[in-house]
Amino acid sequence: MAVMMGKIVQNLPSAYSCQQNRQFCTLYQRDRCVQYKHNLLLFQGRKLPWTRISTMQLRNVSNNKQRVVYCNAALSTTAVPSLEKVDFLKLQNGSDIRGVAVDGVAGEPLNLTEPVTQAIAAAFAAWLLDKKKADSSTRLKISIGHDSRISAQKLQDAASRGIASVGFDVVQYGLASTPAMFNSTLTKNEDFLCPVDGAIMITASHLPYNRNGFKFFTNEGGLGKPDIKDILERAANIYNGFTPESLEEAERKASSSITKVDYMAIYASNLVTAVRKASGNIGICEDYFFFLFSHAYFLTWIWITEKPLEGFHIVVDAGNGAGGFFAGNVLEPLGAITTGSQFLEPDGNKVTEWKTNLSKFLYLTNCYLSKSKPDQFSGLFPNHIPNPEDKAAMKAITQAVLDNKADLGIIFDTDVDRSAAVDSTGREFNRNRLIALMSAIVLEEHPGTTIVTDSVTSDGLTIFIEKKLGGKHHRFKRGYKNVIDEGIRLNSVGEESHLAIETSGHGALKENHWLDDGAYLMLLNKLASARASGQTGGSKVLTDLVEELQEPGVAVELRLKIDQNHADLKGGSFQDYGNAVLKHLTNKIESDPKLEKAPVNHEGVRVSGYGGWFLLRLSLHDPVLPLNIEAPSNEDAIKLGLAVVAAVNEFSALDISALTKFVQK
Ligand SMILES: O=P(O)(O)OC[C@H]1O[C@H](O)[C@H](O)[C@@H](O)[C@@H]1O
Repeated sequence: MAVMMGKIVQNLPSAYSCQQNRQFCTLYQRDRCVQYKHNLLLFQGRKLPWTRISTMQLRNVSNNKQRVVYCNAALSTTAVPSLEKVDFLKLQNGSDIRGVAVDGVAGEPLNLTEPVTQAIAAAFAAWLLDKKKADSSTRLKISIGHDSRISAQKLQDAASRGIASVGFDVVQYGLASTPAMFNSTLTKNEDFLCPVDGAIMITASHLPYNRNGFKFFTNEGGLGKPDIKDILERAANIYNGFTPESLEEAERKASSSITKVDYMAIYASNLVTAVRKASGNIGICEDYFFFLFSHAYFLTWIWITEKPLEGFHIVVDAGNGAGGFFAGNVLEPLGAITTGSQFLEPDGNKVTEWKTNLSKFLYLTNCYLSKSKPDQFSGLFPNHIPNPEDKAAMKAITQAVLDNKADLGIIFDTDVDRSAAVDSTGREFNRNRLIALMSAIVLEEHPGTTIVTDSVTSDGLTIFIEKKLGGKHHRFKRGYKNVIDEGIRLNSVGEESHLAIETSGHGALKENHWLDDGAYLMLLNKLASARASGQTGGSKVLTDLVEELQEPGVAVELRLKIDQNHADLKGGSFQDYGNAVLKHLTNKIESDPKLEKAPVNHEGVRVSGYGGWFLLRLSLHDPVLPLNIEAPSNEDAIKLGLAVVAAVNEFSALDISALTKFVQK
């Protein structure tokens, strides 16, 4: 496949510029590009003017080293290798599309090529046409953005050809965040060609550098699983109808259909406005009132609302993903100091070498002490995985907060739809603690509301939400889309829910259109409004909110793999096998007086006992049964683990080595 479809590029910068030259420089009409009419976010002190610089330029500024990567060469004008519908359906990953977009990793052949991408984007456009009940003479608009992955540019170009081939306009944003893409379907601003009818985010979140994928949005939110299946089926038909002529025609149409817009400028500026508003909470009439009666007060008020985070020191860790804008274009205009922020430069390259032997030594020592796998050797991002669930990532932002004596740290995943925070003492706000914090803030405003969470949340969280905060905890399934859809469903059947949030760091608020973007903005709002009401003490206002959350002594997640080729599956699917394991476990539990099955549970088997609990469930995507155990002590956790071992050890296709190791500790 690699030989047939790819070429080795020795120098990444030249590969990019070569692609850009071939496909765009001759095609773009400069006068079609919207200029930055509202350039409120200029160069911020020591920082690069993020909104005006491309991913590639930034990477070159930050790192001049040449790297060896394998790039998939375009096949725009030649016939494409035939693919079955099933090959397309394999690209579905829940409500996203994910695949391998960069060649060169053993055992991971390319399946997200440019022609495949072109077909998927064309299929999304056709799906949108049906959904909007428009006829093909209607010119709809689709925006495309991407994170920092090295395959982003070529996939953006291919997707643009696919959209243009259906007769739509394409609005390219370049480096962008997932929430911004959804937002572009809601923003009303003609100068920026908004709102668009649909949006595509090119991302594979925190997965290794060779992967990529797509998330799709309309003004109703992200597409669901059935829509993605429909799009992939359409894509298979479109792909198999490709001819050299149709590919050429798509390229020609793209030349007159693409406009480049700096949407991230308006998105960041909207975030700034939202925090200013939340901190002031005073309307126009009151402004006037204060002006009449106290000139000095009026000036003070303006100062507070323009820079509601003045004096706060907040460090951002973007993990070399797309979240670097947050420091210079959101926090700094709000008055925050962001020195010590790290990994803001978009860089989707894998680690090829350590900058110093000391950093290698420190990293390996840390992995050894925290018993975590040294991921940087498996081809991930240059500094740490951009993932708030990752131990090394959390360690990095914690260290940055402590080293800089900052008030708060915020860390994002690659496409900025997940986040976590760290307070000034180095205490992490992620997983259950992040949910507890958000719940406390939301319940202040909406007493009694239902908080929807994923299935792996702790018993302590339920007690906190229900007993301390007076809300209702609805523990649902894993998967951000499941959680958000459940929040929407509850409201539709008359149960008020204002927050849907996952331990992974995805969080959405009802008042923010259930946009998967709520979490970190709420933290800023809280800090800003505390400051406006005269409270001091940095992030203590946040820490105090979760003081009464009970936390387990031990919390582990073990992922038990199902060998799909094992004879014990008897030709069946891994899902059937996994369900058989869960059924057997249920039966075993029922006969154990020390264990009690959760009376209400929406996913897998959740069991209480020995002062703690465990949950065994099927992964949303992988042939894996993730097992979460939480208990007051290691001894109790081992007892829970042993109960699982006793029930599952006769399933020979299930790899329980991680669990046996855990119970032998
Ligand atoms: O079921 P798992 O394998 O643990 O994966 C579950 C996770 O999958 C993806 O990463 C989704 O974006 C998350 O929302 C979800 O929680």
